[in-house]
Amino acid sequence: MYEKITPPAAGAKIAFKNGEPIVPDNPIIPFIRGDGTGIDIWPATQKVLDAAVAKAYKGQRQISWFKVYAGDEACDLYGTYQYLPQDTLTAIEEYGVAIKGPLTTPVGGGIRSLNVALRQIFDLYACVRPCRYYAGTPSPHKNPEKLDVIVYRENTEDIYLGIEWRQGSEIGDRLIKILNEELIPATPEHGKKRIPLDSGIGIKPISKTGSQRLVRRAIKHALLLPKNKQQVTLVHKGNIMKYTEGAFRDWGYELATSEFRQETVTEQESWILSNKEKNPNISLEENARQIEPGFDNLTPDKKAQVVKEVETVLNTIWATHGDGKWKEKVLVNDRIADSIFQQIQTRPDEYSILATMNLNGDYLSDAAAAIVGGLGMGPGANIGDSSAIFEATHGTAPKHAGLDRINPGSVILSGVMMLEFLGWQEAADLIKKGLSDAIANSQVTYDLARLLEPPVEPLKCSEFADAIIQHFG
Ligand SMILES: NC(=O)C1=CN([C@@H]2O[C@H](COP(=O)(O)OP(=O)(O)OC[C@H]3O[C@@H](n4cnc5c(N)ncnc54)[C@H](OP(=O)(O)O)[C@@H]3O)[C@@H](O)[C@H]2O)C=CC1
Ligand SMILES: O=C(O)CCC(=O)C(=O)O
Ligand SMILES: [Mg+2]
Repeated sequence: MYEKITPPAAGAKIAFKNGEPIVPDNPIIPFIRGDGTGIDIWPATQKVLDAAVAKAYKGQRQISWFKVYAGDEACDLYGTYQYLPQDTLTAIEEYGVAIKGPLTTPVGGGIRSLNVALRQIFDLYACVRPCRYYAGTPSPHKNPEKLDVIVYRENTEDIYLGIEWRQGSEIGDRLIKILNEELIPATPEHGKKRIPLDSGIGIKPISKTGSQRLVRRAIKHALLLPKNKQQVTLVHKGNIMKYTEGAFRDWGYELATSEFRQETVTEQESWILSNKEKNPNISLEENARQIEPGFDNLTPDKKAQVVKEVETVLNTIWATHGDGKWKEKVLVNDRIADSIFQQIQTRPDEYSILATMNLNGDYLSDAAAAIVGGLGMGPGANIGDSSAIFEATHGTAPKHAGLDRINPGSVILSGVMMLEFLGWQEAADLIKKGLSDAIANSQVTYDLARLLEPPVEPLKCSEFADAIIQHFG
């Protein structure tokens, strides 16, 4: 079955039923060490995970690690250009849950991203990246503890589908010609716009199915959070990209108000309900005026439409959501992407789950990680209905590779997410405690040490792992 690797003799497979993992006490878990700093981070992570599982379950549970290959290490073993061997895909398919270090992607030409390929091959459509603050972590932000968000990033489509043509390529030029001469002129709203002839071309598909399955998972997650964090914000640039990013927003609201009608309230609905609660005799028109800026300047048709929306909301959900009941529901709102970047800095505590398309989520998860201490503190999970791969938000940080200095925190915390996904909460909690206490004790790697005042002598990557284990208690 495998060409160059052998699964561990002991251990059993994790199965999936209705999207949930069924976990034996000795699961076999494939891991990819990763390129660049993967060489430092992975051994540190494995040591911490094993120590936590051993302490929490005293031999009743343990992970059987299965080393699989991708990136540079795979080429060394399998040969030139064998960046993602079939063995690796077979192992992840068979064992369901895997964890990985970062993998290099060249800019401009060369191979396409192996990280993205894994997400697409296994249809890991939700990239879940929590950004929360651990006490004592130095941050460029004044109140980093106020940020506690989870970026829920659509992980399979958008420009990451990689459908693009180089400037000057035969197909690219043909496409531009067809667009300029046939398709754009046939769409009156485009007027005299034309694509410059020396353009590269990329395609940005955003599907209803892809958007809604991501938002569905985000809402289900929100329902498990404490009441004050039960909120999903749809992040988009729909003012500019109306039929892709704007559609993502509309499909998100559509899903929330159909599949989760009893559990959710949209921000606009909350305003309408609250207007009526404050003034039970408020007219539909006055209610519409209060929720729609510039209502009085709208055309009669548009005014009638807003009034109709108010009427529909009151008719359909007043009984179930009115009289303050909406405050117990998951709040679904939306924010334009550029605005959310400043909102997470200026009003961090007003946000919880940020549901995004692929590119926006990529940017936003690095930015949010920076607020709570940097990329060394940014874990993540790629989740599908029949498999999951855990990995940090950051990349291979090549300038730090092999120096035993990089912060392993984000891959260790990705391991914590994996343990929680397996239902091994006791082991996950030990690591969170160990990491919190090490940081609070100023036992940190270079990235955090340089921000601390007064500065402290940094720990090595491997020493930080040891410090976490010592602080298990
Ligand atoms: N999922 C994946 O595997 C990903 C892979 N990549 C790939 O990684 C390669 C390098 O990308 P690059 O743009 O340099 O981005 P990286 O995320 O690899 O690194 C950028 C900077 O972030 C900081 N950083 C990264 N990781 C850590 C960490 N563990 N602890 C502390 N600080 C950290 C370092 O900053 P400083 O030097 O200031 O301390 C580093 O120089 C590219 O090929 C890219 O495609 C990128 C993202 C994700
Ligand atoms: O695959 C890559 O090289 C980059 C991916 C990335 O930036 C991410 O997933 O956040
Ligand atoms: Mg990224």
